[in-house]
Amino acid sequence: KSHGRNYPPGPTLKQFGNNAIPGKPWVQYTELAKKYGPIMHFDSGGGHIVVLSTEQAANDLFEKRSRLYSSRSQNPVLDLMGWDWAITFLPYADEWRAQRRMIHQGLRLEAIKQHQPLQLRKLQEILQYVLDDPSNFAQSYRMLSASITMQAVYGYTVEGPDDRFVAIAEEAVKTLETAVMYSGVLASRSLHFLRYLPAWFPGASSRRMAEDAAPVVRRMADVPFAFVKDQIAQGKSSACLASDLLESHRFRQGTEVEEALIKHTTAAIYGGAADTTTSSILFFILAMILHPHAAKRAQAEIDSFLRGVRLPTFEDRPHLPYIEAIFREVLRWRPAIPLGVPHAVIDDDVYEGYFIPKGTTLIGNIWAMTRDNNRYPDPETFKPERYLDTQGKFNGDTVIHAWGFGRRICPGRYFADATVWATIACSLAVFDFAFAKDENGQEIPVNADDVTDTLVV
Ligand code: HEM
Repeated sequence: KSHGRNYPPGPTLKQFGNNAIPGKPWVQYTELAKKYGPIMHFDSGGGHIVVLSTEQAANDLFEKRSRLYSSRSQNPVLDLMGWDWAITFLPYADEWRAQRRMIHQGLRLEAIKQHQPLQLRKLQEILQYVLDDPSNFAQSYRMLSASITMQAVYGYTVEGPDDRFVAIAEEAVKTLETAVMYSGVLASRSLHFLRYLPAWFPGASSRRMAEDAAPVVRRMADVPFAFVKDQIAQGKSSACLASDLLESHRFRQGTEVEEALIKHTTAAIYGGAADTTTSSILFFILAMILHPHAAKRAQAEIDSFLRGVRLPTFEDRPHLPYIEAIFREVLRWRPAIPLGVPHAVIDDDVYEGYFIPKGTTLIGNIWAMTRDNNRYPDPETFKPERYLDTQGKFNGDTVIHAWGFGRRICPGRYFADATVWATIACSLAVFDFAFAKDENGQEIPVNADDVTDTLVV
């Protein structure tokens, strides 16, 4: 109890500070939840934080009370950087709703088939890059999400690893790391525990750094959008989400406000898609290197079904249960954003007898949910078989915590699902995975725990 308010249990800031060691906050929160329970509270000094560690608690609040729990905390650093237009950081209000609707138009389940030929075509190009230069595999796979997204959203064909548009977008996305460092609202993977505390007002140097980022962030939205408009003006526009939105009925008037909305929505899609998809693909490769028996079993499944005649396609998906299981296990074993993107509650609330004040930042600890021992026995082990029934068929467990929660659940999830699945299936069909060797022919070891900090992002 604090000031007569029955907040959920949790450490005091002092205890927190003493225990904080540089590391992975998602692991630390998961450990703390064993002591304090699935609804854990602490006062960061700048605001209340509640960490939800079970699917039940996340469902109860983010799904069942979504009217209250779908906002985002204010972040002055992100605002200074000029990220205040991006859907991911918008409060639960009209601007967010309008952007969400547009993304839904292009990326909802029923619309997703139209992107499949593009996804497979780009994937084949990338597999060729990997084949030509296996030592550069990470960079090639990194290009995959960028080139699929740029094509689908802007009708723009990425030229290669040094592509200008990709460089602009990547430079902007990088500024988010600075934002995390100085405020902590985002859940990035490699940053220090205490940086997750909410915004303290930035001092002079961080303010300057944030302001320097603003033109970079603006370019990310402006440059590719200008390209689409130019293509349309020249009568050369290829089908893409931006041109669909520009031409669609509701936006024909072409007012500045409507255009800005489309520009911002399309830019945010790139931001949401790039690192998350790439991380998941690189974690898949890590899993295959560490678990060659799983790779062998997957390859046997593909060979016996396709007989080496062609690459897998989306129509084959129901016939490849072990690939399905690998896909799901990768997203469980290494969810790309282990603490999701924190939600904020817009009014005072009481849950399980605990008081949750208006404005509280709520972190859905995806890492903890994917480590639920009852649901996923031996959770740290990469074990695709957990998604199969006794006959070796997919067991129908479609829950993927990695997408986040409620009305904020990742709107790109069907798109990401298709890209990551196809990459897994096609890569297994054509490659073997092994440890890299040093100059003496010795395998270079990979640490599956450290990799969260070093492999990606
Ligand atoms: C494996 C890949 C991906 C993962 C694991 C992932 C995960 C997430 C998570 C955890 C959130 C926050 C959900 C919440 O607030 O509870 C999110 C939001 C978002 N994602 Fe994804 N994502 C992935 C790929 C994509 C792709 C491919 C796109 C676009 C094509 C995308 C677009 C977005 C957007 C726009 C948001 C913000 C939604 C909002 O705030 O309302 N994501 N994603």
